[in-house]
Amino acid sequence: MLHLSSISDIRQQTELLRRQGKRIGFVPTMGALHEGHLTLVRAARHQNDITVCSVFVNPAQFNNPEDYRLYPRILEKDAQMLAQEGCDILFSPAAEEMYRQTPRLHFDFGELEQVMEGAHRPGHFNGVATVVSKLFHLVKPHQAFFGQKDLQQFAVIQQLVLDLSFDLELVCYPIIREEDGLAMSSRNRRLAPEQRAVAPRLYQALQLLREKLETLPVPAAKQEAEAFLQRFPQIKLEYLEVVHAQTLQPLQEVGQGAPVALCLAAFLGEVRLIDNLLL
Ligand SMILES: Nc1ncnc2c1ncn2[C@@H]1O[C@H](COP(=O)(O)OP(=O)(O)OP(=O)(O)O)[C@@H](O)[C@H]1O
Ligand SMILES: CC(C)(CO)[C@@H](O)C(=O)[O-]
Ligand code: BAL
Repeated sequence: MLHLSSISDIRQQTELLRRQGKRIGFVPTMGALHEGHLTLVRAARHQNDITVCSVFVNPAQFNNPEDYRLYPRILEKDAQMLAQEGCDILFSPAAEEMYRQTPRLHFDFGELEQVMEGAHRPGHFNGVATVVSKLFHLVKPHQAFFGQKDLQQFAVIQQLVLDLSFDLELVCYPIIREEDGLAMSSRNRRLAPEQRAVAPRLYQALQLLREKLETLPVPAAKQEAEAFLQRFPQIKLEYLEVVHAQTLQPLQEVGQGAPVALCLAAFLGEVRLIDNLLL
């Protein structure tokens, strides 16, 4: 596996590969890789000639400096795992390389970014759109792979690709979970044992909400799921929403043919986790 960290090197490599007619599959990540990421890498490999994975903890998308400082960074282990999976190129630039000056781009994703992650993490999607645009320019992928765990991020990136006419296909993969149901996430590494023990309750709350929506109106079903989570004092729910799975706007009722997503964000101590369930 080729391990590159400079913009000029990745640009040169992908230009060469494109000239050779190779299809490039790309998996952007922030590292501390787990089975969720590796599933995306396998899918990229399966459908392309060359697989590129980036590992970059993007300062521009963190609204909380402590979250950025404490984000797990285990690049050598990541590189080993990627090599084992048959990834061809790892791109892991330093922040100073990616941002030779403070980024000044301003994106407007309208109502898509006014709810959930966008509402609770000011500037987050601007930072995501900035780095993903830069990465797409550098890697020049035919296909780019993302996880459903970041459902709103995927919707924002779909909008970005349309708005900037990126010539690539976006692929969204289902959420990979631990055996007890907890959605895999790099931030799970930061959970203390007692927080890890209670973390599967988040997915259970989404499952309960799904069940309650079969018989109750949205507000009453949400109340039941919120009451369930209140039984666990380590969990501080930030939001629990029933939304349209594409527009991400809150739904007052379900069962009208619209695709539905149940989404939540919660703190366990200082660690903020998200999860969702598509109906
Ligand atoms: N459990 C999972 N199943 C499927 N895809 C996932 C999963 N976790 C992350 N991904 C996807 O992997 C890509 C890289 O995500 P990222 O590196 O932020 O990992 P992460 O585990 O989501 O970390 P965190 O949520 O702690 O930031 C994203 O497209 C994300 O949606
Ligand atoms: C897409 C991404 C790699 C951009 O930094 C990040 O938001 C992520 O890991 O989901
Ligand atoms: N996986 C989403 C990246 C973030 O939380 O910043």
